[in-house]
Amino acid sequence: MLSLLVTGTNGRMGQAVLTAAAAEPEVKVTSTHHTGEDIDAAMAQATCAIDFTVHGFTSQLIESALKSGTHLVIGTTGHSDEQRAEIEAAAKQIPIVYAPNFSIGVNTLFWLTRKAAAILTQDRFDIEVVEMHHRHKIDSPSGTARRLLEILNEETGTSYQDDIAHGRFGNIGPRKKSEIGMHTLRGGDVVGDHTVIFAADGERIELSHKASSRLTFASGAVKAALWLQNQPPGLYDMQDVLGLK
Ligand SMILES: NC(=O)C1=CN([C@@H]2O[C@H](COP(=O)(O)OP(=O)(O)OC[C@H]3O[C@@H](n4cnc5c(N)ncnc54)[C@H](OP(=O)(O)O)[C@@H]3O)[C@@H](O)[C@H]2O)C=CC1
Ligand SMILES: O=C(O)C1=N[C@H](C(=O)O)C[C@H](O)C1
Repeated sequence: MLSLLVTGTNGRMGQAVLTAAAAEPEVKVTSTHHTGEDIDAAMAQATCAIDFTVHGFTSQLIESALKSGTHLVIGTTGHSDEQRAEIEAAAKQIPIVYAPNFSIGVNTLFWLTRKAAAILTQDRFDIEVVEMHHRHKIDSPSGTARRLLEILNEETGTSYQDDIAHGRFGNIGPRKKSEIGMHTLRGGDVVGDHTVIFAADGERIELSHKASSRLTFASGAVKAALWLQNQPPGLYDMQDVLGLK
């Protein structure tokens, strides 16, 4: 039986994780954590913590997990480079799954995007990424879109800092060949849509994923927590959990 700490249980994802954990006979939620509470006692009761909160809480989460050796599944997005480095450093001591998206569909989209980018080279195909989420989302681009861009950067030899065009406005001139466009839409109750567009003269390919339930992400996170039980310290993502690498 895996004992689980779930953080942010008043939130959209925290609620979904409680539902997903209740459906898994091998998992028991032994503690929860809410904004402003001390986390150490809750952490000490759990073999693994699942966190979908805010990026500003991640340092505290890690500090506490290192004290008790608790495994971490981090789904929170919007981290700075410094915060990402903290996660990487902690993974030298405890096993961590850190993933911007826990759905099987999106992780397949990651795989397909890499393959498509390798085939549809940037000298012929212009690449654009579009994401849409509900009106409450606080980070942009989404963690999933950022990962898609990183995959595209890796496959096309471009850089996240220098080659991503975040939206376009005004007399910007023609599109640069090395540019990858990133467009963020926000509105209503959209759970999470991501599309990668490869556009050439005379043809266009669009790879799209649309999530319609947060349980998709939550069930993936619980699966990741179970998978972590048998892993040594290290930094893993959902493609490791799903065997997609
Ligand atoms: N990786 C993935 O597959 C997915 C990732 N996400 C990410 O998960 C995160 C949460 O999304 P969502 O559930 O929609 O957000 P919500 O705003 O609905 O919930 C966030 C929760 O975080 C907790 N929280 C807020 N501030 C703090 C703080 N300072 N310290 C501790 N806890 C805090 C609160 O929980 P409480 O009220 O209980 O204190 C709050 O309810 C986002 O970063 C989002 O991008 C979302 C979906 C899928
Ligand atoms: O905030 C959300 O809701 C979501 N966030 C994740 C992200 O930033 O990629 C994943 C999902 O699309 C929903």
